[in-house]
Amino acid sequence: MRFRGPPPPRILLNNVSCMRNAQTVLRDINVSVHDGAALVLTGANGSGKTTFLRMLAGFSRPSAGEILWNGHDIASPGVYQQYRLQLNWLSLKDAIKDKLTVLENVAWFEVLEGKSGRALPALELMGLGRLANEKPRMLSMGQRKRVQLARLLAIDRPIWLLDEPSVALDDEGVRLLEHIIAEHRKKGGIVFVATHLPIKMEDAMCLRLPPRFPRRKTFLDLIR
Ligand SMILES: Nc1ncnc2c1ncn2[C@@H]1O[C@H](COP(=O)(O)OP(=O)(O)OP(=O)(O)O)[C@@H](O)[C@H]1O
Repeated sequence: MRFRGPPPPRILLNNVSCMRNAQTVLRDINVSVHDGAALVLTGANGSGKTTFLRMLAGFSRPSAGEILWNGHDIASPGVYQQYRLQLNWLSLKDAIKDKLTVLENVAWFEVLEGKSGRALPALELMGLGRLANEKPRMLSMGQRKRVQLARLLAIDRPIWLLDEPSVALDDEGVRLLEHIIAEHRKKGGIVFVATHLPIKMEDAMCLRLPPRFPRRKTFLDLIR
């Protein structure tokens, strides 16, 4: 009689290191991520959080180790084509086009995905329904971030890579962010979040990246 073991992780980082500018930024990272899981990346400025997300997105290659998706190295050409269609990337650059309306700025991503009908409900959930037909110059910083979150919902891919998703959001915006992350995970979605600000996520794994250089005295130490 054969016993089934636990399912293999959806994403596995196996002794991964990453160099930037000829210097090692990330060293020997090992992480297993299953469906429905969340990994929160924290650490000082420059510790490598964005680098970690870029590597998961396939924009930077590990200098050592491997990143496996469903047991396959994401760097393999055939695998990467499929893997990248699983990813939804929210970065500090919002890629909002000034000439399009707020709604078109979400719907445009949806059309690229071959989907339709999700953009307006997503904007409404983010509290931007009444601004849907306005130009983005009408938007505040926090509202622009909400447009990015609406895109996550409209595109609806399983693996979310979120770089500082709560920056500029008010309290209600952060609660909405926490809500959509929780709902996404309930459906089996995976969430990676790089953040300096606390975001409530049940049973999230946390990886605190060490500072890259020995700490030097800063202006704050001098005035204390
Ligand atoms: N394009 C680049 N070329 C070379 N080195 C880079 C590049 N971008 C970032 N780095 C270096 O990689 C290191 C990690 O940067 P990264 O942006 O991943 O840090 P972070 O933890 O996201 O920082 P922050 O909290 O400030 O957003 C930094 O020391 C930075 O100088």
